[in-house]
Amino acid sequence: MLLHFYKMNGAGNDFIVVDNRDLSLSAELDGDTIAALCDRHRGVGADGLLAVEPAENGADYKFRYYNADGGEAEMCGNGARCFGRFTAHLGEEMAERVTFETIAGTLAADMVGENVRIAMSEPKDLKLDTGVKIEDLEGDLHFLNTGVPHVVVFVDDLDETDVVEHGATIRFHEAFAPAGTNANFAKVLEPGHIAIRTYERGVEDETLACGTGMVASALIHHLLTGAPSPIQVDVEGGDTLEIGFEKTGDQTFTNVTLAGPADFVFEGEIEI
Ligand SMILES: N[C@@H](CCC[C@H](N)C(=O)O)C(=O)O
Repeated sequence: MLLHFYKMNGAGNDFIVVDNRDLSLSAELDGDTIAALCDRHRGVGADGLLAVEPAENGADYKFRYYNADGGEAEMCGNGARCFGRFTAHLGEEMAERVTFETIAGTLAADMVGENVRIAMSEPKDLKLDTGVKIEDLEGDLHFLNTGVPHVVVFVDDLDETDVVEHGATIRFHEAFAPAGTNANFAKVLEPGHIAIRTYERGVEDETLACGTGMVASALIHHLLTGAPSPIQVDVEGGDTLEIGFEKTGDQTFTNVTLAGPADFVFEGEIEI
């Protein structure tokens, strides 16, 4: 069959987007097909695939996200902004806000000029200093699930950090099995402003940006230094995104938001 798709990116994290509101694509979009579509040499090429499906519990849509390896993930922050921008255009008039069900909970996307701001689910499973040590990597490994699992390590020299080697070691470390984890390497530029690089589970490589990783890194930066909301995060793709939050306790958060770009690139058709 011929698949109609859209290509979008959020801060350089790139996605194939398909409209599956009538569920006619569900049988076709198996893990192997998604991995073939995301292949950068033989397919469209992307870090993941987003599918728009009908909501089941009262939101506007259901959000499905698949990593480049074809496996489904609970959430994707940059993908959520692209999903928000895409679905905002599906009605007769452009919507200012859309809501969607993800495995990590129901989220909202607000169109804010050029940017999309996501109201994220409440982070969970925080562990400051997990005690896990990685050879040749200085710095404590902190853990936070911001929809998907993340390790955050603060380093002195982000450019010199071997993100792929250390990232893969952390991603497959037995301490985070069986789900595994994404791995973020962060540097404080000034209080309230950090830069990060991320190794993504399911892509098994460094990506140009990771939204849930930015949120995890910003919240851990706050917990370690007291830097107030909002926190600015620079990513490898060259953008700076903004993370907002409110505290509900010493180590608990609510009203966590992620604001940044979500851009259409092209649309096309491909035989699957
Ligand atoms: N790029 C994403 C995260 C996508 C899911 C992740 N690779 C996982 O499997 O946990 C983001 O922007 O948050």
